[in-house]
Amino acid sequence: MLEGLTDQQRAAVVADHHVLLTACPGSGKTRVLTHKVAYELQRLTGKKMVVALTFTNRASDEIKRRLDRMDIDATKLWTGTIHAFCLEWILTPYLGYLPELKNGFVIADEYKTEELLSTLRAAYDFTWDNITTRLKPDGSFAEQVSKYHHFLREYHATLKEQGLIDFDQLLYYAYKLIASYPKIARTLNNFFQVICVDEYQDTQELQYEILAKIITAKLDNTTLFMVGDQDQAIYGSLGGVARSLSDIKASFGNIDINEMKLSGNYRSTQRVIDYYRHYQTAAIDIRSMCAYAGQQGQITFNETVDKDSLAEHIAEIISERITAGIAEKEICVLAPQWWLVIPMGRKLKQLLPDVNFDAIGLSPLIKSKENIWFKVARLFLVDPAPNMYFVRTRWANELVDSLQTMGIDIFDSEQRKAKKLLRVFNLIKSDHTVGLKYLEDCFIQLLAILEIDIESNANLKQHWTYFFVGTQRRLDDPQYNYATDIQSFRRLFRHNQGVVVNTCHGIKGEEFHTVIAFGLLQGYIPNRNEADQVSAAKKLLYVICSRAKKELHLIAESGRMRSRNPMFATLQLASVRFDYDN
Ligand SMILES: Nc1ncnc2c1ncn2[C@@H]1O[C@H](COP(=O)(O)OP(=O)(O)OP(=O)(O)O)[C@@H](O)[C@H]1O
Repeated sequence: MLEGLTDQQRAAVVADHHVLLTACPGSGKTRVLTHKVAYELQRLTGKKMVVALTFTNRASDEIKRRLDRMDIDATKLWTGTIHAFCLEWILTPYLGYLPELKNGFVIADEYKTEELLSTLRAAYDFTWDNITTRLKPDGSFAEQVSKYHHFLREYHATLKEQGLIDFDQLLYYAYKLIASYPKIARTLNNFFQVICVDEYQDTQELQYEILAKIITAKLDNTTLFMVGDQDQAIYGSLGGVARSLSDIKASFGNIDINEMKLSGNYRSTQRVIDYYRHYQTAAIDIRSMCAYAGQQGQITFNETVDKDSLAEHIAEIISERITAGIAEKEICVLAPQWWLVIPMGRKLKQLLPDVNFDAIGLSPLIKSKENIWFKVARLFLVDPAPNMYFVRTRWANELVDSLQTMGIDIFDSEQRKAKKLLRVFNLIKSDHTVGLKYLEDCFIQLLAILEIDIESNANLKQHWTYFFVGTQRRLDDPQYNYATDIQSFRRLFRHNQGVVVNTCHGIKGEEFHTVIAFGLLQGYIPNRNEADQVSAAKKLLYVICSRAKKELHLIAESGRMRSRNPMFATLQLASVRFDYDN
């Protein structure tokens, strides 16, 4: 299992103390983290488990896929985002202790919170104001400008009225529980052999506090393994705090944490590295160790393409790269803001109908992966093909666990529940051709076979309403123009296939042969909320450019306006002197 790792990487994997592993992009931090998980899984004894906290759901899916490929039994692994962790391990099991939530709740996904916030913003005339919805450990607003507090109180009241909580409240309630009831932290500490944290530099204050409670509940029991890179801290505007080693030690009750390093880059050509080093905030030399280190590749910078012909321009680059033999999933189109990305994904799909896309916003299904009906839907929408066997088994296991946390124990106490459940899924058929009708029909059949009475489980019913009402609302929204047929629904779930179209935050930690980044404009990068504008711009450009293995196409399109003024390339990008290929 330790094969294919460098000495430095191997030392980190086998370390049996708390570790903070910091290193440059492409140096193998995620690879080390995956091997660490595999290594610890094989050493587990008793009922202990391994936890791997990732920044995105995509990243945790990738860890699971890599373990599948390494043929590692991952049943004792829990991996997901910190929000999902708090939900599953703290909020759901200890809900009874919180009078605010004990009657059940549904997590509002990003679409829903965005919808609520934009309606309220309009009512308050705050449409363009940057207001944070984060909460501090004591439950007060992290937002420092007091004129926004009334707005935030109304936002919380609206969520409450609809039986919802947002991601910030989820963290806060989890913290409140773990801080008020020490036995929760002790129980989790007993359960977990090691907690691995990817991208530690973007961890929020509340997240550090929650982890600290678990790690310090009983010393020398649960090991902390954090990996990241301070230069890639891009969540400042959303509360991420890239703490130094001494600050991290202090947050964890001054436990001993060893700092370990990796050197070399196994992802990019030296030319790509030399380019993105312009955006480093600490001058660290990075050497490419790839077999293709010396290749020229392509690095372009375009400031002239107009926003109205931008999609055609990007479609052309994609077609050329595919014709040159680059796999679709090795091409990534990204931008700093999700509202730039969603219409781009749609336009590219129209312009290149034969190309597969893995783009955010192409799916009308509610975005909350925590919604139990989302978990059911994906099992109905992905065919039981042999290459999907591991993935579907994992999904079925997750579903069994989620049902259990809702108090529903299927197939009594029998073993191999996931396998039995998959057999039930494979039996169910529907003739409906409209996607949402098809799902509803299948869900009803599933409930009948499993003998689950949805009317007697308020939480299950709440999730159902949220799933169908939310999805229908999006299907009805003319600005999206979603296809409603079942075949289109199925296409949305073709996992991990096609050209990726996403935000820079959504693909953190990933890598692609070709990266095409647009919207690199002053005003979008850096985000207005960032305290240190120069460093925030550099870090975002650093993250974007370091995703590329060989090709980088940077675009600061013309024709976009802000406050009636034309927008121009981000200053830190415009000021770089480089021998571009255009
Ligand atoms: N020892 C190694 N030998 C060969 N390839 C390696 C080695 N270590 C890492 N790689 C490869 O280098 C690439 C980058 O690794 P990885 O994604 O783990 O880097 P990272 O440090 O997490 O990067 P980032 O900070 O940008 O997320 C991957 O394709 C990985 O498989």
